[in-house]
Amino acid sequence: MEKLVSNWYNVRPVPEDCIYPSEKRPGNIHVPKGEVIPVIDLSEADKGDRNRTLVIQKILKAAQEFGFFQVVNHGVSENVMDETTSVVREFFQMPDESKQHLFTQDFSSKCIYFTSCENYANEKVHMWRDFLQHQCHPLDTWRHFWPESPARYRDIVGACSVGIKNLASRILGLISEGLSLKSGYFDDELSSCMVLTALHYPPCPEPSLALGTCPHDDANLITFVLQDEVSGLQIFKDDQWIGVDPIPHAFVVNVGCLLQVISNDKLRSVKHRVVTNASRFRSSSAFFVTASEGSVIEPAKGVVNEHNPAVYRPFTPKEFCMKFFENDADTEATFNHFKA
Ligand SMILES: O=C(O)CCC(=O)C(=O)O
Ligand SMILES: [Fe+2]
Repeated sequence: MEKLVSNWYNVRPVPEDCIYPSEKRPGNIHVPKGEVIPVIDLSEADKGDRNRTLVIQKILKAAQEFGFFQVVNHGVSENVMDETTSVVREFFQMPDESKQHLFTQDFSSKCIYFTSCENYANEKVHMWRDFLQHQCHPLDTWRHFWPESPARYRDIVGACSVGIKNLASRILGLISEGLSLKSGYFDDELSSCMVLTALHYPPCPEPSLALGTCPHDDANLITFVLQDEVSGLQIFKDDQWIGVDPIPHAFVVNVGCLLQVISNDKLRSVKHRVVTNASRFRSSSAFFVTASEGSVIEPAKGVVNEHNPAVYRPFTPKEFCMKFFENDADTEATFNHFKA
């Protein structure tokens, strides 16, 4: 467990294997206050057809321009959100002895406590983060693999998972309406899986050299991030990094690669990263909603026509993930492989 960042993060200088090459380094971690990621009040969608249409337009515009938006008044209880953040934090703060049985490099495990990412053994530079990862939908199938302590972990993360899965169906429903797809398009196997990666980012003595999460796109359908009050998440837009400022009780929602494909490039998966900071721990819980391994992903028939031909050929999420991994998470190369 000595690999865990939590066990050595106070060292100086920063270890060589956590220093990114100059072109990938964050340098100045403070980004200019410029564009702001759209914040969408989801309760407006229940206030009549006109308001619902406006919300759909806002979601589509944000998903096209930023690949990201934040949602407030989304129906997931504030108490469940606060408790999830606090129980996740508690998990990472428990002594090693209580978590040792979950620490593994075997990525076929049902519950994984590890550091950096799956590619640890082969990656050139390690990320400044530890994480806990497990499936969370359907709850009854996966819950018994989750940590038993803190004692309230399963109840709280269970409640949060159910809330987010419902929220995901609602947002995907609005997106399918906005794209003129048939109602329920994303239900069933296109959104039947959900994985939680709970992330713990210890402070870093040299934030300009290391990264909490290196620049990447999400390879799933759509992601919901519950971040605490410490900033660090940034997206890359128009050649610059923009901060995703923490808003109390908001979820950050981002378009994954599969949703980009299904929308035939109308909605965009956007590169993002997490910078570290010198004094504070940051924690976030990323819920990755995605399609079942064997389902077929392709530009939806409803978005393709003679003026807008399919950009991608059909493939399975399993093929996509394998290619993504093979390409060292290079999204462009992976997308190119699946071009029609
Ligand atoms: O920590 C965060 O806020 C986001 C992490 C992330 O982008 C990811 O794990 O895919
Ligand atoms: Fe991500």
